[in-house]
Amino acid sequence: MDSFQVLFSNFGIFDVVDIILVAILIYLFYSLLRGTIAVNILIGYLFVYLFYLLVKSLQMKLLTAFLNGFFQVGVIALVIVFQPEIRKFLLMIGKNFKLYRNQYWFKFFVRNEAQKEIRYSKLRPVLDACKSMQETRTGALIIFARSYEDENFYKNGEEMRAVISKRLLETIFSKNSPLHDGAVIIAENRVMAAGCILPLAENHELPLYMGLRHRAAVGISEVADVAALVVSEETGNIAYARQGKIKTNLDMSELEKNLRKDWI
Ligand SMILES: Nc1ncnc2c1ncn2[C@@H]1O[C@H](COP(=O)(O)OP(=O)(O)OP(=O)(O)O)[C@@H](O)[C@H]1O
Repeated sequence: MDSFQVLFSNFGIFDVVDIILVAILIYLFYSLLRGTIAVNILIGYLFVYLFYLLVKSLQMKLLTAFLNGFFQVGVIALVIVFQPEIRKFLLMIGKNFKLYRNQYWFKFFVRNEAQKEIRYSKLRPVLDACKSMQETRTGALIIFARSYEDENFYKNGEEMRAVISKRLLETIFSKNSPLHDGAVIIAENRVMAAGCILPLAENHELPLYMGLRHRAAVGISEVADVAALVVSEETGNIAYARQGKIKTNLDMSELEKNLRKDWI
């Protein structure tokens, strides 16, 4: 009982906060890894760590030194292996920061209202193009990014830097166009590129009916701070992916609402 009291005599409110924060961090990281192959790597790593603790407690010096070296390099290896998850994790923190964006003081200090007006004017032709492609069952995948230069995930298509227009988008995605396969990237108020091949989603919980176009939309939204819009060639339905989550069957006003919230 005495040792119990000694142990908890220095235990203060900050220790409680400390434990809660670590628990939240572990939970958030776990929810990012859940359902991905990275979980297997983490479990393997934990087993090796338990083995390390065992040989250390048995005072097996050579093996302890060997495993110690492995863990020192292992931290760097883990950062490399979990690079996409760490990126997603930081994006998630950024997303929560985004909650403050609608508050008056944030807009006053951080957001440029003039830029917002320009972006809003660029949204109209995209929405009109989506409506028309929905009617004609033309498959489309459009990515809305804040910046084109900072990302490498989609810089593999045909660079265009063209003014956004309904007819341009319809032309790109029309079946006879050489650029209709892949995604269009809209950034910096321009159609920056077309025919881009995107990373596919790692999320195994996506319904089976979702093909590659939808998986590419979810995939890019998992790894980059973008919104992805899909017009289904099969059904004409509109889907919208953001931060690894996809909303399906949106009507035009819901699509506009989402884009205004995330992109403008
Ligand atoms: N990695 C990728 N990046 C960008 N676009 C892709 C990628 N993979 C496939 N696509 C696009 O998706 C098209 C194939 O779509 P698929 O039919 O598999 O998807 P879907 O999700 O079922 O969509 P739809 O409802 O339109 O058929 C390809 O022709 C290509 O344009």
